[in-house]
Amino acid sequence: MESTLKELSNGESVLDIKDKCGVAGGVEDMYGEDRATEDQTITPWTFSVASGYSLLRDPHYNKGLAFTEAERDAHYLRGLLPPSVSSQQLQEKKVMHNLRQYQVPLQRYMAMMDLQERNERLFYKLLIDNVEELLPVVYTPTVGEACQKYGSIFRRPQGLFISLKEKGKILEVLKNWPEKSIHVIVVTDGERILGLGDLGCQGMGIPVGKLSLYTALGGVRPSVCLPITIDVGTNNQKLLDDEFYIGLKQKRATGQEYAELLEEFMSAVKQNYGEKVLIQFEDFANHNAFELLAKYRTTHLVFNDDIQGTASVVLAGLIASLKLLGGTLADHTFLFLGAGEAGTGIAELIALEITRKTSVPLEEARKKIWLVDSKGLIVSSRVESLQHFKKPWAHDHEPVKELIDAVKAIKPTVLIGTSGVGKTFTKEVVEAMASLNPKPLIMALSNPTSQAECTADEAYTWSKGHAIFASGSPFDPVEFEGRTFVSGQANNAYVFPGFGLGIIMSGTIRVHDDMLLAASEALASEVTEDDYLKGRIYPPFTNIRKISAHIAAEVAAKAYELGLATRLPRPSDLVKYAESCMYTPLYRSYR
Ligand SMILES: O=C([O-])CC(=O)C(=O)O
Ligand SMILES: [Mg+2]
Repeated sequence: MESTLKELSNGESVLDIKDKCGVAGGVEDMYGEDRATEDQTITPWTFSVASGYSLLRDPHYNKGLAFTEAERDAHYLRGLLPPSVSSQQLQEKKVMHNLRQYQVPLQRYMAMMDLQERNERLFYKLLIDNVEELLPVVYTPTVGEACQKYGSIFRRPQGLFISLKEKGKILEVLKNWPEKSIHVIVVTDGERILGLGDLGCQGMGIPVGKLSLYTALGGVRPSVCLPITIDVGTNNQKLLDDEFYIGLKQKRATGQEYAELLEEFMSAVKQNYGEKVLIQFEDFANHNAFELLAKYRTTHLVFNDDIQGTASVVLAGLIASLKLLGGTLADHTFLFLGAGEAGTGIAELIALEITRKTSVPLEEARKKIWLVDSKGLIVSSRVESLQHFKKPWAHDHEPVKELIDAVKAIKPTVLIGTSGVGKTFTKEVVEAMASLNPKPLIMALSNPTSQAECTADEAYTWSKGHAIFASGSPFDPVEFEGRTFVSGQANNAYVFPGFGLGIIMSGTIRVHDDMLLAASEALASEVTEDDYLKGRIYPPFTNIRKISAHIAAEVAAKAYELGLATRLPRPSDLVKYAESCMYTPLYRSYR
């Protein structure tokens, strides 16, 4: 002891160190941890079994004041908590009360993230029981603002960051994650966060938010969910100039360098977690999104939420809307503003559904679907210069530059906004839709709310109450001429949680488009007469866990039918089985 205090292993004396840092370690600083200077190494000791103080700080197991008297005795918690014992219900009431005190949405977001990091089960209990209220907090629109300001509000890291610095070491990085068994990864490279553009490393809010919905809406256990952000730099100059930016301060790597990092990532994931881990691509820019999906869909269990998830949800709304509009999908004419991931993904799935329901070939089915991009209507004279994912939509027509002129020329029954650019469904556009159709179907899908093509209020007012409206981000009900209109939220959150659950519970090894159609049909069948009366073509989120179980069952059924499910024998009642697989956030008793 004497010698430890006086002379450290590197030969420096305590006095030397005192000179350097101005403090000594104090009494009982046995391992020299406190008196070590910055250039000396120490061992970060910890205990492997959570009990006492560390139990209170482990978000998976912490119950705060809800630890019972017996648990406080058995787990060394005496004195570490005040005497009061509270129920989970009372904790929920308190936290909801506190959250509602915050006027600023971002403060609610931060409070929710703190709760997730402090007491995971309470976080999910709140989210499940108050889904309509809290979805806009942990998800769109607030998550968008959170990503924009992620560096400034950063407290504790969530998820796994894989940057160019980790090239050649991605497998080791995966092993640093505390959970060994992973079933779903949501990964972004931050290049197209919602309709907000390139937010680089700060896109992490998206995988974190999406996976919290996997658990809350789809019942996938939080421990098997892994949020990942791949940081290859950012082209957002504002972030590069921001002293609080948390990512690599360099321009985006592209081409081979990008492809190699992603290849290493995809292989490492498969090597570490096996064949049956679902990888959800989220908010990649168009070119990478299509390329990655095409490249990995035959070798990995991958799903692009912005292309396929959005498509499945929108198709569900369209199928449901037929009850209000009459006819079949093939009787309608669709016009899109935006020909990126969501636009072309939805268009392709509509065409596929038409071919499955009629004898119309795919080429013919596509002809009822028109897309407008930043250069105007996509027509055959533009085909040479079009990106490959737009080419199938280049139909014969003279060039049209503006959306309003495209509406007048094409006379769509359905108008869908997927451009990521807000305020583009102008009064003139909505009025034109209303003059062409007794019930124009208008979907303003871009997120967050600031990027919505029009608001619910605008859609109902400008169409004089005739529009059927749905949007990607939520809008409050609208009063118009004595009637209350409740719009639906056409957001991929309706599908991916149940879709993922269906894949996981059946051990499915590849995603097939027919599973997306199955999910659409399942979701559409959940819309009730009451919803239709209010003008909505999506069910409320309040019943989402029941809906997710139903979607999971239909997706799994399709996977078994296609021979892609590996969990055998097939459970006879897939809905019951899905429900039995779902995580519930009630506290467990500790022995
Ligand atoms: O996150 C959302 O709300 C929907 C979505 O995938 C996107 O807009 O990219
Ligand atoms: Mg997205």
